[in-house]
Amino acid sequence: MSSTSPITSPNSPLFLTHCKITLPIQLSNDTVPEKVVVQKNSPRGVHFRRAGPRQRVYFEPEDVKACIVTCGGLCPGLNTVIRELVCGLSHMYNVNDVFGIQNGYKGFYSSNYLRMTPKSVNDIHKRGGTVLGSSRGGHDTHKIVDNIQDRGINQVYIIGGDGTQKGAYEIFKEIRRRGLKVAVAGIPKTIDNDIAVIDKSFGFDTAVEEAQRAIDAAHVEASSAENGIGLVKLMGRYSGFIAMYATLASRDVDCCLIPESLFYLEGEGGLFEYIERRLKENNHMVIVVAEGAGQDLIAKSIPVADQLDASGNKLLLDVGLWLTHKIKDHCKSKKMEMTIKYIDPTYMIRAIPSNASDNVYCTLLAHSAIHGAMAGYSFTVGMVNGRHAYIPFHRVTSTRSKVKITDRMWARLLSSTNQPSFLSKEDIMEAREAERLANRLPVPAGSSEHTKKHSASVLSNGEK
Ligand SMILES: Nc1ncnc2c1ncn2[C@@H]1O[C@H](COP(=O)(O)OP(=O)(O)OP(=O)(O)O)[C@@H](O)[C@H]1O
Ligand SMILES: O=P(O)(O)OC[C@H]1O[C@](O)(CO)[C@@H](O)[C@@H]1O
Ligand SMILES: [Mg+2]
Repeated sequence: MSSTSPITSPNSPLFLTHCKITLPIQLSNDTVPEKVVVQKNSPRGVHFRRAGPRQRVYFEPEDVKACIVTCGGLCPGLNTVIRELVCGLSHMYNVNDVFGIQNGYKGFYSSNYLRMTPKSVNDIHKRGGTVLGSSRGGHDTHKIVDNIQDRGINQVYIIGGDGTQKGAYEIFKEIRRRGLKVAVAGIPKTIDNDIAVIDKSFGFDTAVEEAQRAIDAAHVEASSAENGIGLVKLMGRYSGFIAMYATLASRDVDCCLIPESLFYLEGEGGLFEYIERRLKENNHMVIVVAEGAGQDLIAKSIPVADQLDASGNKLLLDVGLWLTHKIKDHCKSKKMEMTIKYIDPTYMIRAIPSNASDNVYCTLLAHSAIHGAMAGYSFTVGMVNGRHAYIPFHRVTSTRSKVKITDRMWARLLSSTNQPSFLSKEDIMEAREAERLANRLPVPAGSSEHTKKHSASVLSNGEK
């Protein structure tokens, strides 16, 4: 355990002189609120510890033995985070014992650890994928912690999505149970952007940008044909953030379908009716569909048993292909001439290197993770309302972030595409009520629930 004395000056923040670099100290009682928009008189809500260098550093640099692992699907920016962890540990804290775990969690107990130096990672941020390799499945908490213990590792940096963070939490609990002095730092990664609490996961911006190329191609194909339809499938297993943001960014999209918003094909207000109208008005249209959308509809028309991947995630049926056939069949039945081009850029949008803004984000996340681990904390790091924070594992693993179809972002999308909402008034009320209950918000004044409650309390007061 060590502490370093700060150099202070009256008009500047505290500074800490670790090793080679002078770092402004983060005051340990600074917090970041989970919610910045709150209702009058509502509770103060959850606050997280603000990330940054600490005045007291728990580990002596020469005692640190760190390791880095990447798990789950690929995402732009993985190599940037790896690079900045290795370089940041060395340049900021003079830590030089850093190892890479190969091919995800199973690499802790089934592969050799790779020694990593600033020189060996110098150029990796220019490449997509992960130089360490990744995998699904293979999380064996006991075997992993046995290996951490046997090899004397005392800082574990774990980069991955919601499943990976659950795994990190299990490792942390086992480490705590054994009383080991090991810091576990989770760095959330997933282009689906479905990790709870944090503003955005790294690689998301890059993925949305790359998706534009597929949408542009779909638009060119569609607008160059008579009654042309361009259909683009984007990633998003449970959450349609990529599809929503790619649609909003493009402005060429006429309809965006996501898992959170159930849709239907036939009848009034259905997708087919909208397609017919749009083709009549504009002679072409572009549809963006998130891979997790419409799975209930496909299951009804193609009954197949659920299949799971090695991590237990449900394998999805190809909504893009299914929708292409359904639209073709419908137009044929209506004797409508049309051309449909289906573009599936799924792996192209996640296999590329991160763009400039994601590169900066990855660097800052890696630095925040290093400062927290050096201070002896275990956490998931992330940006919360624009500030980096150390978030307890259970906060990010207990729920998943989803597009709120009653919120203003989805309303903006609907107004931008002019597509049907596929929702009745009752559906909207139900979704709002579910959201209110989930967030334990008061019944809004003027709502029928509020009026009912209010008159009930007036009545009971009157009876007294
Ligand atoms: N509940 C859990 N407990 C322990 N380990 C888990 C759990 N869920 C998943 N894991 C492990 O985490 C790793 C990654 O999980 P998964 O394949 O679900 O990807 P992910 O981290 O969610 O990333 P993404 O969904 O963005 O691709 C796997 O090795 C898996 O075994
Ligand atoms: O084919 P893989 O590698 O299992 O990854 C596919 C999944 O990974 C993700 O990108 C992230 O969870 C999903 O959108 C997608 O369903
Ligand atoms: Mg996941």
